[in-house]
Amino acid sequence: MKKLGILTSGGDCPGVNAVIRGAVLGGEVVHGYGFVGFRDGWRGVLEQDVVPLPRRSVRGISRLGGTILGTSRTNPLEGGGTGAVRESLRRNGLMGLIAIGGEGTLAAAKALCDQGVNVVGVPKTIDNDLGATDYTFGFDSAVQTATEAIDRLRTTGESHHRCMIAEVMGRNAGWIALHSGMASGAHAILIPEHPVSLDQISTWVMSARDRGRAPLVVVAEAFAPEGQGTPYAPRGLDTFGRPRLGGIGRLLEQQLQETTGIETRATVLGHIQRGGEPTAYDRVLATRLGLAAVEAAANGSWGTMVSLRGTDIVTVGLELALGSLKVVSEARYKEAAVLFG
Ligand SMILES: Nc1ncnc2c1ncn2[C@@H]1O[C@H](COP(=O)(O)OP(=O)(O)OP(=O)(O)O)[C@@H](O)[C@H]1O
Ligand SMILES: O=P(O)(O)OC[C@H]1O[C@](O)(CO)[C@@H](O)[C@@H]1O
Ligand SMILES: [Mg+2]
Repeated sequence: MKKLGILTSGGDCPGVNAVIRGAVLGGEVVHGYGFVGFRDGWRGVLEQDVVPLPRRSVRGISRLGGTILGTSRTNPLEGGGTGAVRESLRRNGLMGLIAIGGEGTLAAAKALCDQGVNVVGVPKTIDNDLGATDYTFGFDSAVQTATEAIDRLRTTGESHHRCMIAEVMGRNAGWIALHSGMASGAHAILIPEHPVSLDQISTWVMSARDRGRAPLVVVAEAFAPEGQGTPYAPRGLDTFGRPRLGGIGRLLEQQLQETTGIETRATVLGHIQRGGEPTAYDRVLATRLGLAAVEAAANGSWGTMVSLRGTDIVTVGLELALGSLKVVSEARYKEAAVLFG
């Protein structure tokens, strides 16, 4: 029986389990393939920490948050590198790997492919910032969670006549802020792609208050006010040397309260946006990506990634996904900005 390995790497996100189920069911039903899962991403591949993935093991998992396989940020090019990955595939009798991850995982997958290891990628991130795919699964779930939270901030804000600030995730892209802010009718949406001054934000807040509204501001974690340059990251670096974003909401809380005189409260939504059940949209998208990843493997299309183009699932070279971050365009920002203030 032909066999494939599956791993999930980098930060988790709602919908990962639906990809796993789609791949296992599609592989078995269409091709008669068997599957194994590697625990905790590339660590499981390097250390041959393997679990069998028969059809019964994926029963009912599409609605579950997180990943049943666990995840890590282990670099497969270190600690044994390509040789250890090859040996792991050989020992387990695998024709190749399906790697579910973000840009780091897919960069590692590309490097391995360049050295002759068979990998197909599935793009994953709540941030929706990967190139070569219209949407990533997990994004819709994160936006839904953020929107529900912001709706709640709005009712308490209105009762107390306060300005409420919701800080959302997204790394260097403003997608979650743009969509959750638009969905919840925010009076200002602040994203890293479009710096604005504190004066401008205060004007929007006061204009909303003057119309009798409780002002609502949605800010992306990497937003930096005009002229400030780098995002606010007072919590230092993560284990890979990247700034740990988060905290701009609280900074704006103080500043806006001072400039507008309106009592202001900030809430940082944090990892709540990444946890929990995927939305129906994400379950469908993730399942289709899982099915398509198996088809790519069956066709021998190694070194590719499955992606959403319009309403179709297509296969693109991994290098296309890694070229550049997909950020919010000026046109999308301007469209939303009509509603500010
Ligand atoms: N350019 C690269 N080349 C090879 N390996 C990489 C590269 N970038 C990251 N990696 C490895 O892949 C792992 C996963 O990357 P990362 O931590 O960025 O998660 P991700 O898959 O991008 O998901 P996310 O960033 O959305 O949480 C990293 O911990 C690192 O070991
Ligand atoms: O889980 P960690 O390592 O704190 O990472 C948080 C980051 O990961 C993401 O949730 C997904 O990339 C970002 O939105 C956020 O900046
Ligand atoms: Mg990453």
